[in-house]
Order: sequence, then structure tokens, then C-alpha cells
Amino acid sequence: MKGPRDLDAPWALFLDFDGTLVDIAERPDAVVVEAGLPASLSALWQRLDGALAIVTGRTVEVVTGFLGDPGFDVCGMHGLERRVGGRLSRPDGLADLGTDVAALRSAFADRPGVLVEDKGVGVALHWRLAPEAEADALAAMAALAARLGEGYRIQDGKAVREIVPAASGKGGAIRALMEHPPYLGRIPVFAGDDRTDESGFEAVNALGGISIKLGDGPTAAAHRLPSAPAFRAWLHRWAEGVTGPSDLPAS
Ligand SMILES: O=P(O)(O)OC[C@H]1O[C@H](O[C@H]2O[C@H](CO)[C@@H](O)[C@H](O)[C@H]2O)[C@H](O)[C@@H](O)[C@@H]1O
Repeated sequence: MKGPRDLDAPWALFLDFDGTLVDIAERPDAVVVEAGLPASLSALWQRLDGALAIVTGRTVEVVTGFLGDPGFDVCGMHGLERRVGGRLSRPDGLADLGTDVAALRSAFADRPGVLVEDKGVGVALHWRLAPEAEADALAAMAALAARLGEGYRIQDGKAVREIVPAASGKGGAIRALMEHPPYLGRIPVFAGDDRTDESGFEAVNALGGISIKLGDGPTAAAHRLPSAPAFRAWLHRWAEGVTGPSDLPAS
């Protein structure tokens, strides 16, 4: 009988993007997709009979642009928008935050290291290139979240604070995908590096799956690998059929 520890168990694979499939870069537009990654993802997509999805804080459009528009599923905006089976869906009635994006750009115009990432119905404020601006960035985003009200939530990450619709969440996206083929009946595996991935780890743990934290820090994940490159090396070996989730070290 097959179980979670079998190499050939019927896995479903969920993957974070930043800090997992690509290394963290100084700017969101500067990440590099390493040679061989799209081919390995395609091989795994086929090996898993289509049960592979990227679950990311980026928009679906941005991630598919980086990866060369792969056929596999992508959940963007921390699970808010979902391209499943080639069809994109997102909740109706969400306001575009363009006015707030413009106000943030104006407020930080004299601090060029602070980057405002326009995500349409959400916004991210980055201070990786201006660490001295962290307190002001946190305060500006807290004020904006308070003004926008209960339809939104704050998502903190690595040198970034985001405001996203409250309906977002990686755990919810993974649970929703797991209710339908080709994911239904499979054992979920989710790898990520960041605070936004914790709800995904919790969802996968509750579903009897395998959660993988990359790097340091407290986590709900049951397994850990030291870095994004270490994870991708393992992913390439899984694509070649020489390892799998049964070989992962405990957290
Ligand atoms: O869920 P993820 O795929 O991990 O996306 C989370 C956020 O990642 C991006 O920001 C982070 O990566 C940037 C590029 O390496 C880095 O410059 C930044 O400091 C990090 O916070 C992305 O820009 C956000 O939109 C994602 O939500």
C-alpha cells in the first residue's frame, strides 16, 4: 500500500516563487530564473499528472512572464487569483488601488530606495534598498490598511509590507485546489521560505501532506532545507526521478 513516505506516492506539488523557485534579489524585477528550472517544472508537471501549482504573492501575469508562460496552474496575489486548467479567476468587485499606489509613490518620492509595487487590487512597499526607511514604510502601510478597512489585510514579508484583499491566503488556495482533479486524492507537498507561506504549511499539514520551509526562522513546516538553491537542487533530482518528498530532512 502506498503512503506519504513512498517515493512514487501520488503527490500534488505546490511551490512558492520568490525565495524558492528564484533567489531573493535586490528588486522584484531583478530575479533570475535559472537555466533548467522551466524544464524541471514541466517534467514534474507531467510526472504528477498535472498536479503542480505555483502559489505566490506575485500576480499570475508576472509569474507566467518570468517562467515563459508555463501550462501549469498558478495562484497569484497570495492565492487571491487563480489560473487553473488555463482559466484565470479572481473575486469580483475588488477596487483597484491605483490612487493609493500614486499616493505612496508621492510620499516616498525623495527616497529612491523605497519601491512601490502596483498589484492592481493590492500594493507592496519594499525597503530592501533603503533599510533606514523601514519604520516609515511600516507606518505608511499600517495607516493605509486602517483607512481601507476590513476588506483588506496586511501581509508582511522579507523587507516588504503588502496590503492585500482579506480573501487572499495561500492556505485557502491550496485547500481549494485539493478539492478537484488532478489534485483530489493526492498528498500535498508545499515548499516556501516566507511568512506568507505559513498558512500554506498549516493547510498541507492538516491534509496529511509534507511542508518544507527553506532557510531559518520559526515555522509550522515539518521539514526544512537550508536555502532556495538547495531546494531547487532537490527539485531537479525529483524531476529526474532519483529522489522525492520521502527523502526530506525534518525541520
Ligand atoms: O509568495 P512569494 O512568491 O514568495 O512572493 C512574495 C513577495 O515576493 C517579492 O518580494 C520579495 O522578493 C523580491 C525579489 O527577490 C525582493 O526584492 C523583496 O525584498 C522580497 O520581499 C514580490 O516583489 C512580492 O510581490 C511578493 O508578494
